[in-house]
Amino acid sequence: MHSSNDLLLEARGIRKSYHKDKIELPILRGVDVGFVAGELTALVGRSGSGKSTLMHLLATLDQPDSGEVWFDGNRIDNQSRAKRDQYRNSQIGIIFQFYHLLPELSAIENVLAPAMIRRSVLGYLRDRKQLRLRAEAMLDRVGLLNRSHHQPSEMSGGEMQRVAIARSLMSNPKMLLADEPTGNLDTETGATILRLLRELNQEDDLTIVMITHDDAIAETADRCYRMCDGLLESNDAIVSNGQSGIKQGSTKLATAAA
Ligand SMILES: Nc1ncnc2c1ncn2[C@@H]1O[C@H](COP(=O)(O)OP(=O)(O)OP(=O)(O)O)[C@@H](O)[C@H]1O
Repeated sequence: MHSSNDLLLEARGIRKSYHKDKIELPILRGVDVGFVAGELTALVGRSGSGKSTLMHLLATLDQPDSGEVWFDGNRIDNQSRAKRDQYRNSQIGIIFQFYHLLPELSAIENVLAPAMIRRSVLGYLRDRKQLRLRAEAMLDRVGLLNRSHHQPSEMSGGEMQRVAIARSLMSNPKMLLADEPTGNLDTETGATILRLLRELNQEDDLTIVMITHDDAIAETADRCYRMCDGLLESNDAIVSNGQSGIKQGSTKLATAAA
């Protein structure tokens, strides 16, 4: 069990600008946010407001201009590249709107690919039986074991997203970062993916942060943050699986530090 103060991932005072033609474009202007272990949190905000930028920083795919990222009690943004890679490869799973599957590989090969890349050839050969069993188990977890040998072109969008989810689970991560996981799917298929994410959250104790454009989806989250003008506002009215009202014991985690 987790308490509401049990933050698995935290961003403190995050600032990030992009530069174009010597002009500075401030995107994140001092974001403070904490993600509670065991919760499914939605991140909403208009297009271009910086949601993906924040997620990239949380995943250490990019570095903030200033501010800190903490995971499970350790500061991670200032670690060496190797340490950040290790964090990304072992503690978190990432899924994207457009799945990012390799088109020439089958479902099971896609699930295995990151584990193969991370190992030396010898290491892969040594572990391959175990890895394959794990990949099969993950495909089974998302209900797609019978599609193991299908290529992405032979699968629907929802099936491709499930393969991407299976791939993200390979390293047994504590947390899943999902950037518009239903953004490319029809409502019904999107609902199936959401149910799967909720199942992983509740049954496998996976903490989830999910970017979405869809307020109806955000309302199903335990907690919702809205990105606005480079800052994050918490919306404590949208909590607890769509039941409106202030969640018992919830703390306002996002502060707007300009
Ligand atoms: N590499 C880059 N160089 C310059 N500007 C960038 C770069 N990446 C993103 N931006 C700009 O930063 C802003 C925030 O982008 P970001 O993708 O984080 O927004 P978002 O809220 O996720 O949008 P969407 O909901 O449309 O995906 C946008 O205005 C975008 O054009």
